[in-house]
Amino acid sequence: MWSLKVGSSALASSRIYRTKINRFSTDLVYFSVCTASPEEIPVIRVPCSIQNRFENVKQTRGRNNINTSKAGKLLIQSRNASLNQSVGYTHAKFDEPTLCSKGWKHKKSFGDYFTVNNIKSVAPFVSGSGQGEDIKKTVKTFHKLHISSELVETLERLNITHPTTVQLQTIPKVMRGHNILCAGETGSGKTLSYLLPIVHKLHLDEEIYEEGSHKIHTVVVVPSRELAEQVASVSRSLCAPLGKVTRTVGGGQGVGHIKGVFKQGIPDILVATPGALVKALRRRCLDLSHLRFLVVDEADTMFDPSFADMLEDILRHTEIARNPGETQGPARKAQLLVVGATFPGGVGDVLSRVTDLGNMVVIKSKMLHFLMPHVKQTFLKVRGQDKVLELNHYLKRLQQEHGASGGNAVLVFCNKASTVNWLGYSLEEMGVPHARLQGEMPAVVRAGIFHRFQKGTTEVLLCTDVASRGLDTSRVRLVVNYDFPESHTDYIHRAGRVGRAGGCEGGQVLSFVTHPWEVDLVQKIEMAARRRTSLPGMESEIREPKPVINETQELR
Ligand SMILES: Nc1ncnc2c1ncn2[C@@H]1O[C@H](COP(=O)(O)OP(=O)(O)OP(=O)(O)O)[C@@H](O)[C@H]1O
Repeated sequence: MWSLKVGSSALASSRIYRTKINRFSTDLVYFSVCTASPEEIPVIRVPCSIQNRFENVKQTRGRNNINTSKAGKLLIQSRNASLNQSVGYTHAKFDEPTLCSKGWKHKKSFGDYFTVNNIKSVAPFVSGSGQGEDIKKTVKTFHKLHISSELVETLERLNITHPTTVQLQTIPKVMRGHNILCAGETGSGKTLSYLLPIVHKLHLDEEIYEEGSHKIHTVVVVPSRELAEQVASVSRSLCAPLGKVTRTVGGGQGVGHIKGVFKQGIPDILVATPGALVKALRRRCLDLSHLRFLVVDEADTMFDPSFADMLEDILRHTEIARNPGETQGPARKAQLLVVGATFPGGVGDVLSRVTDLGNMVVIKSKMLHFLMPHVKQTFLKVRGQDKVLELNHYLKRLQQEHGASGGNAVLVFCNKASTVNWLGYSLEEMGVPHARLQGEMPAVVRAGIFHRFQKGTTEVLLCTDVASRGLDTSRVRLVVNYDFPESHTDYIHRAGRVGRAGGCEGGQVLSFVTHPWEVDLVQKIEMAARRRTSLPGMESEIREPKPVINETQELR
């Protein structure tokens, strides 16, 4: 191997040397060494093109040296087999994993794809799987959570026998009167985790507290009419055997409708969208002075700027307990339960104005903001004009694989209402039966579409993100991101329509990736999948609430 000693006597006498350096064992590279006079330190000039080549060679070699694929199941399966990654492979801290989506901003990458395989058959939030195992040993059934036997029987009729991990953690805390911030994965059964203890406590305390019986005791605020109907239907099934009444009020139906709902009598549990609830409060149809539970579901949407003012208005009408002690006795105040699968920043700021954040219990799932390990997720780089054909192809394949036996429900997400309409016309021409759901539809048209989809009247639903939050889609087998979601939060919520507790197994997500800005998001998702970390930009979004500093403390 040739070596070069800069400034050595061998070089000192020379004007220009051409020398051969064997930088890498096989690559021979020429470069020039120039000295003005024998005394001066020689300057070595390496052309940029050669420097770049060295770098490329170095990177390629580095990459090839790391064999991320071993025998056994693959976590990442790529079109380029050298980029596959086994389930058993763990990247070292400073390893830079090579991504399948690395070159996806280049037009030559159209047609490329990779899959993040499901490495578990059961969701982590089902008790007894992975992280829930320890808890399951001690608490197994709803009986052990001290839920009344009438409610447990109702659950058993619904085929729900074991609490999920989020239910195991949340129910006892709500029973004890704490204000709760509950962050659990999509589909982990958060609705029951707040409804069960609420209905139980309403039932139990009925005999003790008679006063204020004509006033509302529980309000659940959710961001959409469809979600309000869904939560109300779960509540009705729990309340019916106990003779309690649940009603809903949703936006877009006018004040007359809202007044009509309350003329029938004050329900025990009201499920409302924020707009309708604010209208009801302003028209004095409703009095929250005896409220015992205020639930804010789908917190990320509810604390979003579009709803934040309404939410603050609602919170101003409510006296929230500052600690569990204040939820007891005749002068009791309301318990606040904030629930979601993702949380935006600033939740703490809003809540600190109405309650003592130091006394609020934060329940956070271990796998929050991780890709779901029990759902197969495929990313396909595809030209915009080819997306319809690809979609048609996948729908047909699903039909062939599962036949007419049912359970082929597909949710297709678009970013805009206009895309939903346009795609609908295209699928119509291809003879694909489907339904459409988007926020620009009039309330009357929208009402019932999702419900019919849940019941199985339609197998394919084209929708915007209006269907991505909270809606229970247990029969959905495939989620298609026809347009790639605009944020990781949206990806988590859309993907969360499959792999739900009690839902059909083998759910999959297919995402079409077209534009360069989408590639950035995909690369971060792939990196998180390879490193097995949570999705970036979301880790800090749930902060432990800071204790409120009162004025005297502040002065000191
Ligand atoms: N303990 C349980 N065992 C079996 N199935 C359950 C259990 N708890 C809830 N489920 C079912 O799981 C499904 C999802 O529940 P739910 O809609 O409450 O999830 P979620 O956590 O609120 O989801 P999202 O984040 O999407 O709002 C529902 O069909 C519900 O009936």
